[in-house]
Amino acid sequence: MSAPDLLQDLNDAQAAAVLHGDGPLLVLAGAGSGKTRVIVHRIAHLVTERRVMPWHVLAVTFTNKAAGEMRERLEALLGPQARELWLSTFHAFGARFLRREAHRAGLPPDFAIYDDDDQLRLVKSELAAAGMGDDDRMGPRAVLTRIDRWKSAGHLPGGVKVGDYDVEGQAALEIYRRYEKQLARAGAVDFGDLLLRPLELLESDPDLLRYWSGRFRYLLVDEFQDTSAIQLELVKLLAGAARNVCVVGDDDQAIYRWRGADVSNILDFDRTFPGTRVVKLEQNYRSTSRILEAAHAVIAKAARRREKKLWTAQEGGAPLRLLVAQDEHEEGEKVARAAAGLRAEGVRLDEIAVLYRTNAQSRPLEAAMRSARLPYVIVRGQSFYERAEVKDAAAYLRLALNPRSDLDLARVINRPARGIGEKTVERLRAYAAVKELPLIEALGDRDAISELKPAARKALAAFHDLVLGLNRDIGGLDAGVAVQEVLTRSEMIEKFRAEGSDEGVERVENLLELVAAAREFDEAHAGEPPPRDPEEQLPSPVARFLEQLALLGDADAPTPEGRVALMTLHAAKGLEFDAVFMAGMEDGTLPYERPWSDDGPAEVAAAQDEERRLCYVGMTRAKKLLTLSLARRRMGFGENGPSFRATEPSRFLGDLPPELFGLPARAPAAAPRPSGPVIRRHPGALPGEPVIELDEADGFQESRPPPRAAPPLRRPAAPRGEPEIDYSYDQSQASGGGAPFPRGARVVHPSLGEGVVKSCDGAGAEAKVTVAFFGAGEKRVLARFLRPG
Ligand SMILES: Nc1ncnc2c1ncn2[C@@H]1O[C@H](COP(=O)(O)OP(=O)(O)OP(=O)(O)O)[C@@H](O)[C@H]1O
Ligand SMILES: [Mg+2]
Repeated sequence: MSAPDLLQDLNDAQAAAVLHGDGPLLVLAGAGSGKTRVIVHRIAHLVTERRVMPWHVLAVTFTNKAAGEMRERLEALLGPQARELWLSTFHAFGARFLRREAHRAGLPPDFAIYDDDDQLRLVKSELAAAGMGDDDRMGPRAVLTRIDRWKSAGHLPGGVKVGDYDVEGQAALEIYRRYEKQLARAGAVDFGDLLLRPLELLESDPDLLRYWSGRFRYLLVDEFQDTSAIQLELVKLLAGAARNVCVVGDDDQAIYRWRGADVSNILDFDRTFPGTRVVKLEQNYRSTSRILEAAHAVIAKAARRREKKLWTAQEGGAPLRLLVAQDEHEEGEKVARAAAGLRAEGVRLDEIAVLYRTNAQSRPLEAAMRSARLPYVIVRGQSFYERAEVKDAAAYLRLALNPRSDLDLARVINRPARGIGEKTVERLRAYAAVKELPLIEALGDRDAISELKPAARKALAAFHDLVLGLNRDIGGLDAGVAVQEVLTRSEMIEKFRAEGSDEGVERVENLLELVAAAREFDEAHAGEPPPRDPEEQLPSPVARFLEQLALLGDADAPTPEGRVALMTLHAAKGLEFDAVFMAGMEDGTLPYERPWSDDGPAEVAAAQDEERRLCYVGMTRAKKLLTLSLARRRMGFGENGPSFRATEPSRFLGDLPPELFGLPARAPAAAPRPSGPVIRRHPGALPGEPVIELDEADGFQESRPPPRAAPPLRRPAAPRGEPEIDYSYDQSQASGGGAPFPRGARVVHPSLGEGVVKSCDGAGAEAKVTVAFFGAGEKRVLARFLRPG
């Protein structure tokens, strides 16, 4: 590709940023102005025109999804070379760096990554082990929050200072010490470590720093407004003396303050990197002018912002829509109906997004999508990957890699139920604590279990064998095969099937989906070139698959084509869709208000501004159509359990000029108003603040079903959709125990397809066979998964 091609689709300011030579560069510009495009084209330009080797480029984005999209675009521009770019989130970069430098960090290359849920369980068990109370202030969440804060400030237990009289602080510090000890024993790291450990290594070892800063000659960071102090430090270190750092971002879209992001990283960038060239972009290419005006009306009211107004060549566009519903279930129905209408008009489902403020809002929306038979996907690792059974399977995989992980062992020791009671586990724990052994060793210790009843002893011995067997067999297998093995040997699928309940069926489906995800992972990595760097040892496929699961943060699940995307506003950052729905436009929901808060007024004001920016981010995701919806009452959790409460329309709605909805600028005051829902100004609005009064007579709203009684708390299960994944591989095939195959035999593997046997080792069902697969290349698999071809 030649230079004109790369520059053709850029305006002058964008081209200037792409062509910028060496030295620091800041692109500070509003939503949809092509910042991400600048990063992509700049990378392509560096590689094709300036002959920079792709592995000398490190590009960091905010979500795995964004990184994936960037990689796709770059593959289109650069071809296979794009695979050699380092392109990821900060955390995934940290993980890759740590795998590479594991020995220096004192970690096994297959180290596990603990997510929030793991961390919390670890804190809980350490609290219990330390005999510390479980009262509110010293609850596990509060302790974990402190630990996370210490870590993100760069402090390990030795560096934490707590006042002598700060009893809670002292206690949290003690838990922090124990927590770190457990991580070390399990050879695991938490999310904070993924950034903190690389930073420590780079800071403490000048040779290492020289190597890595030389390795990455060009650094590019998207969404820089949401970087944290540690991330900025990493950027500074890696930039080295060459300082070829290009960062892009928008201070109006800073929405992660609550997680330690600091918008001054972008606002003071030119002070951190003196001599920075600043480029501003003013044309928005994404949205119609109506959508932009709406977004601007909301953001303009944020305190302390740098005014920047965007313009668009797409004048006018469809009016904004507002859906008013009685409650959240009806809201879901209306959104689903409107989405179905768009599909009928020819809008692709994957060009539709439904955004919401809190995860709790997703349930009625999901239910409505299911009843309307609209395929959808929750764009968020958690709806799928946080399911208990999926996490159980992941815990087995981690145990297979490292049986010393007490957290994982305790999680699955009785899952599925195998007759190991809590008392037994307690006894084991106590024994392990006294002897300072990991649980797996206590399990294998005669003294530890000698006093138990024979049945318990037998169950423990079987579990011990299971874990050690997995440990022996799983490491070298492909992820798909490994997951399948875990599910079979642990009998998880078998037990859930036997339950026969709807829930059991759903669990089996989720587990099969995990198998499918692991196979997809294998396929995606099948043709991967070996690392260029001989020192870079690749961890096992299982470890890498687990890493991908662990790093599936907010916005990271794959978005299959042909489905409506449901996600939080936070997760929508950087994305764009033809049609966007924003649900829950109510005070308390957006802006969100924490029900119990003892924050001071400054903190409250800062949080409110962040909500405004979040609203701005949501609105600016829309290219052509923006629909806002609200429920007149919503289920909340009060002192007496769940109950409906009446809501007020979001104050942000009050900021929107009615013209944007295709309504007359001001409704005539004396006009007779038929009964029906009316959106009034928020009672807290100041006199003179714009009021939006809309009702059915304004003609924007669909006809309403007759009012009905509040739905029961438990809704009947929605009809189950058709299975989307090919589950053609049947467990029963596996138990047949194929005999080893002669060299040269044609074989078929359920996920890898056909191939020819190259060699075998071992005998019987547990034998391992190296097969040259026609599609997937050479792989070592278990004989029992093969049948003659
Ligand atoms: N010069 C251009 N000509 C045509 N289309 C463009 C141009 N620049 C950007 N676009 C398109 O405009 C849309 C927004 O671009 P992009 O996502 O890069 O914006 P952004 O500034 O990163 O937005 P956000 O702030 O939301 O992250 C994309 O669809 C992109 O392809
Ligand atoms: Mg962007």
